[in-house]
Amino acid sequence: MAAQDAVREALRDREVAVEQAHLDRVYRRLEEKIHEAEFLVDDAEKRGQVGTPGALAERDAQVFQAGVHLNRLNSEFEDFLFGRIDLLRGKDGKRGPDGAFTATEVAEDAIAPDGTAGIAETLHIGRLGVLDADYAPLVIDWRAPAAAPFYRSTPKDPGRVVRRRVIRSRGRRVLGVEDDLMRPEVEATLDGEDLAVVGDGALMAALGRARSHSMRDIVASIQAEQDMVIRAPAPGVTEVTGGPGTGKTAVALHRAAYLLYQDRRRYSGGILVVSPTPLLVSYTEGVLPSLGEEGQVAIRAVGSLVEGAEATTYDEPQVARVKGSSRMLPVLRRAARGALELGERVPTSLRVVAFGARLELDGEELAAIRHTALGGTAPLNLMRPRARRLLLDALWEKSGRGRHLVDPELIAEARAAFDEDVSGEDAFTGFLHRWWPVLTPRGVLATMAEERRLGRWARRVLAQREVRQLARSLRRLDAAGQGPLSVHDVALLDELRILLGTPPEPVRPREADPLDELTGLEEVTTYADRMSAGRRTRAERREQERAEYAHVIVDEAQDLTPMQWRMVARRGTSATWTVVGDPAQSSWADVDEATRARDEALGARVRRRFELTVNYRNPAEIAELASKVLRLAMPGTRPPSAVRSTGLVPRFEVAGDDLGASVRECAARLLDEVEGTIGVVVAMGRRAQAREWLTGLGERVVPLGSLEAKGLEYDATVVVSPAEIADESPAGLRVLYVALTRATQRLTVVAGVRDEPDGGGVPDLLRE
Ligand SMILES: Nc1ncnc2c1ncn2[C@@H]1O[C@H](COP(=O)(O)OP(=O)(O)OP(=O)(O)O)[C@@H](O)[C@H]1O
Repeated sequence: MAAQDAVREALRDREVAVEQAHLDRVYRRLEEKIHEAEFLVDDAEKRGQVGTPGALAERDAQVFQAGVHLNRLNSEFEDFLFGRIDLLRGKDGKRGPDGAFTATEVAEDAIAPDGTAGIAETLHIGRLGVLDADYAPLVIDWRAPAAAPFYRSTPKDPGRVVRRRVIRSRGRRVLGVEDDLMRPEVEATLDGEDLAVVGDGALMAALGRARSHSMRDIVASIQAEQDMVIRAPAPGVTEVTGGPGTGKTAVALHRAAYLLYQDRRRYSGGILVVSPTPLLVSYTEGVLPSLGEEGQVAIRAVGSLVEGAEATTYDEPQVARVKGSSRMLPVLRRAARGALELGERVPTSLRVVAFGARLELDGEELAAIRHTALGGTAPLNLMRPRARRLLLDALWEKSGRGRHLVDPELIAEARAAFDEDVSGEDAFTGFLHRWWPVLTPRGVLATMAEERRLGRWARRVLAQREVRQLARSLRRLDAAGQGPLSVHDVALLDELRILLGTPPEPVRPREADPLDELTGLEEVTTYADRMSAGRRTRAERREQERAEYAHVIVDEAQDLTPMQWRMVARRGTSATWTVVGDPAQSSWADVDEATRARDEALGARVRRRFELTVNYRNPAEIAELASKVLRLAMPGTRPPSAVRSTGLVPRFEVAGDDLGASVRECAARLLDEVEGTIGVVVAMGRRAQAREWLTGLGERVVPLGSLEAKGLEYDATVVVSPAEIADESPAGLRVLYVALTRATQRLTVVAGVRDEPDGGGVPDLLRE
């Protein structure tokens, strides 16, 4: 046995040395490229901005490329090079732009009748493509077509791949290699030697690692079914479903990086990733920079999609259900119009002096004018000029000045002078300001906090009880609508923004940029801009100003309410879409209503559907427990199959009189049992309490409300009182399913009184 181990170790060391030699070559080449880039940047600085615009633009484009390269190369990638495939000879001898052979099928005579074959091509896969001085590929970018077999090849359908190798490195040092043999039946040789096979597969090694507070990229171990989604063609809608832990979020983010690689020009229009919570945003934010992509992808929580509105609170389930429903549409429409007539300061008559004569419009006349002005579909703030015009018409009529004139030119002149005279008067402008005020979304939302008024606006749409709850929830806001917003308020604000319209702002002149014409890339400005520290803030500002994106990715799409679908749809009216989700994890009660809203948002775009079927997060023991809840929550739904098992069955604890103490004890114990993070999931109503229970346990322990746990994962989780979580909302069982599927290693369930635990502490809901 020992001798066998020694042989294996020697083989491993030899193969690590082989990869180290390659990595050294890659770094030597990168250094050369860095020197070239530095030289270009230096040279450009010395020469300053002299030359014709055309020459400047050309030089700028070169320096830009060099600068981008430099930045990316200098940012230390932990595993710049992570993969390798050894391939049989293909059907034809054609090479693609990355220098690799393009054939996917094996040449008929590549394998000799006795089963032996020579490796015809070896490709190394990494985060960026690198060519050697003779344009031969040293590293293939993971997104390039030539890299696809690294992800797609399986023993069942190997293509040209004989051996797939994952290379683990840190900085410039290769630490290890893990091989998968795709064609075990072929006796392959490389440079006359047998092809070595090392380790027991890279995926398991990746899955077993401890979790931190941020997600890692999966670029070295993307699986074939995931790769199909990542590289799916862009047009229309790519819809992905899959159970917990199947990699939907990971795949969505890698797809963003792939789309940028594949068509940077198009997607420089921006990619928006909509995420359910700020926690999930910060958990996933690091993935794209680790793939060398940032700046063009905005990851936003659904409660932060409207500029200047950052949701900090959650509504109670029954209020959330009202606010998210499309029944809010007529209510908001009426509220927007109704808000025009609110307040003690709305004048009931208009008195002005025109050319020395006193003119007056009384309440009735004003009401009629308002009625006419409102007879259109334009946003309210944009109807203001029309209302002003109608007021002037009425005053002109009253003044009688046009009556004894016949010549149309004279009438027009007199009218223009009249309008100028009246509208210059403080009495008129002051009146207009109060009678047709510029409304803000927040201001209108705040007016809905008054129950009687809201009741009027919501007549025949909302029940009295719903009106009461909705009005009460909006009392967090002051009269101007300032105050803490809930996640669901934000979609209402966005709807009001459209109903009210933004009064036109003066147009800001845009900076002249010769490169815009040359490359069509908006982010490329002048050399000085690009290399200056101000570049990032400019990019950020531009991104904030962006109202529309070229591609929209919706994560946890099952949770979007109808009102949220409308809000997201506005940001991608001409975008292509990727929508990922799992109906079984939906925390939204009215599934049919949400489906209709989603169909409306996605419109007639072509849809491409994919399903992910393997759970990479939960060990089989945890997945099995969770599937009991799945059966209750969504009978008939097949859970994804867990890819590994740890032998650690979930633990059940019955809380004593002091629930907090029991939970704290469980969390403390887990601190010794796992290396990484511990999530403690409680019902939303217990969030504040949970924070107190866990104070002092350190950063590795995170208290979470059940809705906040969406999309996240921890080495270990404590799920506190399943019954409380399930009873908290109409979608409670699905929310519980989410809570039970967050752990990568260990799960402890703490049962409270409501859980009716059996002798083994197993809550009623989790028994067969
Ligand atoms: N091919 C892979 N190689 C290594 N790890 C993977 C792979 N696919 C997924 N994972 C890991 O599995 C975990 C779950 O992935 P992810 O969060 O993307 O799943 P999800 O489908 O979005 O889950 P949920 O629906 O529960 O939010 C993550 O830790 C991810 O890194």
